[in-house]
Amino acid sequence: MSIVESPTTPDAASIDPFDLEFLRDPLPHHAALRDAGPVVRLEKYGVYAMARYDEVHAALVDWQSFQSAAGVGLSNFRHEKPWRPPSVLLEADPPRHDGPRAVVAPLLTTRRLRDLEQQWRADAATVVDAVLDRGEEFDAVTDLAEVFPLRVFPDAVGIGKEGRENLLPYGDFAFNAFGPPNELVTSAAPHMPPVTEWIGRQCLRENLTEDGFGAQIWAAADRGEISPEHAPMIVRSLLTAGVDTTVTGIAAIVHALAHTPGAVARLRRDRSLTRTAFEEAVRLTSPVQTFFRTATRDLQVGGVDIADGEKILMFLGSANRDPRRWEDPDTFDLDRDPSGHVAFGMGIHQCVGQHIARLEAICVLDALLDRIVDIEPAAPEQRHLNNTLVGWEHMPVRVHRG
Ligand code: HEM
Ligand SMILES: C=Cc1ccc(C(=O)O)cc1
Repeated sequence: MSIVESPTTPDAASIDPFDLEFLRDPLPHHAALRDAGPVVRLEKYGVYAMARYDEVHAALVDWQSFQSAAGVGLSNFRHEKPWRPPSVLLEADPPRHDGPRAVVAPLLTTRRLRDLEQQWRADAATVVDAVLDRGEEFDAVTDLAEVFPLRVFPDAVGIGKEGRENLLPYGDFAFNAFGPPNELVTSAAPHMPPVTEWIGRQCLRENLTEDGFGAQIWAAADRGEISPEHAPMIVRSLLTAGVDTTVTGIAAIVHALAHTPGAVARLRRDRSLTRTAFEEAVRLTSPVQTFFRTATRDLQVGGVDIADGEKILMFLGSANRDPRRWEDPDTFDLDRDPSGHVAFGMGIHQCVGQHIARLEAICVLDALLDRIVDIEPAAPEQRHLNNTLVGWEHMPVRVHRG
């Protein structure tokens, strides 16, 4: 069976989405992939790339044809051993996925987070005050975006106080591990055993406080809603997905405000826009840029044949800037309706922690809007490179207190 190649610009098929130069500045490569066709076969890895909104959205909502259980990274669990036991959420399809999802989703709804909101708003005020007390210039990443999630989220899960410095490196490695074993993986791997061991210990019932998300997951096991061996796995999911992503989520809204003159003033005049501002920020800078799926049967997408078992790379970040779906896609536009973006995925695996992410970002954003009248870049920013996530190492900004 010949694989009919989609009409592709000569360079699109040779794109390496895990090359450090690509990761440093993905936008031109996304445009080349989108323009090359609805599906492009990437020669280096022998996988299919979908960079347009329509194809990414269609794959996300069709878990029967595009499965997660063979892994959502480059590694194909049908033939390869995963680096860690597969997630019972992210790397599972129905029916295996159903129980864990039904347990964790109700814990993380906006209604359930209301009790957290008051505390998180106070924490955000404390963190922002401490930053601004040191002056009008600061690093939005190391002084703010990395500080707030680590202050509020581990306590919400209910893990111990010791060793929390392992959370960011663990998440960074896990997101790198969705890609090929490039230097981002091989340079970190030797340091991971004690980190992975620490993460595993935090998921055990005896190491969790009785009032956090972790304890509530174990209580669901006591009620027979999930098997006991799945309880620590679900806690592990929260610790893997819930930190590095929100750091970029917060950094993304600060970045958008600093690079959009008038945005702070607009939001100070109309606080009802803060939720839209966060959604638009993660549309523009999708913290999770890519995920794979595996074809469960011989498929044809956009005229391209994809055989059963083949890996498909969905470019979420590119789909969120596809001019076929978004007008003036590269602009942060508070008058846009960003709903439908795929920064949190779509369908049965859509981010179960999105309300946590949203609440964290809104708390920080409101604390800033209460205290500043403007923000601007203070020096060039520095990207953080990861096979799956976008983010920054440093983002120097200058604020005006009014
Ligand atoms: C800005 C922050 C975040 C972004 C951009 C993000 C993005 C995503 C995306 C794209 C997916 C879909 C994965 C797929 O379709 O294969 C997902 C799933 C998931 N996220 Fe998030 N996430 C964020 C924050 C969080 C937080 C704070 C938590 C934990 C409280 C979390 C926990 C999860 C879990 C457990 C899944 C798997 C859900 C399932 O497979 O049913 N995420 N996230
Ligand atoms: C969106 C990222 C993500 C990473 C890991 C997991 C998991 O370990 O279940 C879930 C979501």
